[in-house]
Amino acid sequence: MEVGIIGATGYSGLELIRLLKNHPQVTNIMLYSSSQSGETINRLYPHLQNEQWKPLKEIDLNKISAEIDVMFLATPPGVSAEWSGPLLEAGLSVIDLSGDLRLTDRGVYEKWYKRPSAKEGLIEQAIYGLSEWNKSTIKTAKLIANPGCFPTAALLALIPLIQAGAIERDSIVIDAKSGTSGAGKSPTSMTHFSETNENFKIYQVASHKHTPEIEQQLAKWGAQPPLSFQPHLVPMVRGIMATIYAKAAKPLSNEWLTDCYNSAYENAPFVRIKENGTFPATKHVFGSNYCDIGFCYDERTGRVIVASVIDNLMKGAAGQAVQNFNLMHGFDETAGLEAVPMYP
Ligand SMILES: NC(=O)C1=CN([C@@H]2O[C@H](COP(=O)(O)OP(=O)(O)OC[C@H]3O[C@@H](n4cnc5c(N)ncnc54)[C@H](OP(=O)(O)O)[C@@H]3O)[C@@H](O)[C@H]2O)C=CC1
Ligand SMILES: CC(=O)N[C@@H](CCC(=O)OP(=O)(O)O)C(=O)O
Repeated sequence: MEVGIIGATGYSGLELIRLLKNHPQVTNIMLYSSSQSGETINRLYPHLQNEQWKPLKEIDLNKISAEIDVMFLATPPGVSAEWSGPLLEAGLSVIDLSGDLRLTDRGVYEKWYKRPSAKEGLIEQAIYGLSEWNKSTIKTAKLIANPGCFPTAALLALIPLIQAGAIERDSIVIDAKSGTSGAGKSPTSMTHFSETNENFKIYQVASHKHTPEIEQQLAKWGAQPPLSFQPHLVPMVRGIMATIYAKAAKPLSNEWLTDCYNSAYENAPFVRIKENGTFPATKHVFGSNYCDIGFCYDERTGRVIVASVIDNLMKGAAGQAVQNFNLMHGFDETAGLEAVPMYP
């Protein structure tokens, strides 16, 4: 299968290159750039030095449709709103890593992203690509809205509890931390070394765009918005931890929680449930497509505490995009994603 990446020179695009290069069913990868066509990716990024790459191509719809079958869009907000429609009309499947097509209500998108939403009709065609929970619709999809990094960590932890009626549906607090690669390759006053090293910051207080995405998805399982979602920036490059607190709807136990999570994810190759009251750390999933989940019922407060970790560039972006690519095309769900985490 021949695939393309728009945004190949960004952090998620580079991660897609790393994964698709080793994918058994991918025969050709075309790289497109809006700003550096003619350059070669291995000159821009020396870690790819030994690979043979054709020059980055300009984004020309007439040529693209003859070159590839599937396009990954690893681009900032606004790009897939513009390009997904024409790419679909040209007969390609599209996997969009941005947030452009995740929110079904255009007004909600415009409020939280502070920019015009994609055209009516396009969003309706997009399937939300949370691989573990939307498998049957992903399998027949032509257009995937790949979930955000924080929503992936939060939803995988929360859906089993909500589905089982285990928590008060209006009591959810998601306290999340991310490494700096979540902000992409362009340095800013928020992310540059002097600002992040030996520092720990709260940001976008009560206003992060992933809040409505998490609320929209959890509402499908019966949760009641609003919920509290709060991100923080920590001095590491990769990784997300979402620590989640919710009031139990009935007396629970750690054994009950273990059964609940194990049965929800018994057929999920990338979700690993922690045992015996142990908890995950971001290094347990570094460079891999795993989401590790640990939990505890705090009898004293009647709250459930869940910790969910992912690598933001993998399960939070490129890894889940490849998992969805596999599901869409009937490939083994783990194809190209078998690497175990790097440690330490
Ligand atoms: N980083 C992360 O952990 C995650 C990111 N995402 C989402 O994935 C998308 C990409 O993120 P990330 O890789 O971090 O971003 P980066 O900023 O690292 O890279 C984005 C790339 O998009 C390309 N681009 C910029 N403007 C345009 C344009 N107008 N038209 C076409 N291409 C353009 C650029 O490549 P060029 O100049 O060569 O065209 C650039 O390299 C974003 O929407 C992000 O929110 C989702 C989950 C996690
Ligand atoms: C550390 C950091 O800045 N992380 C980014 C991650 C969000 C992201 O990648 O957003 P979409 O996938 O929804 O576009 C942020 O908080 O905005």
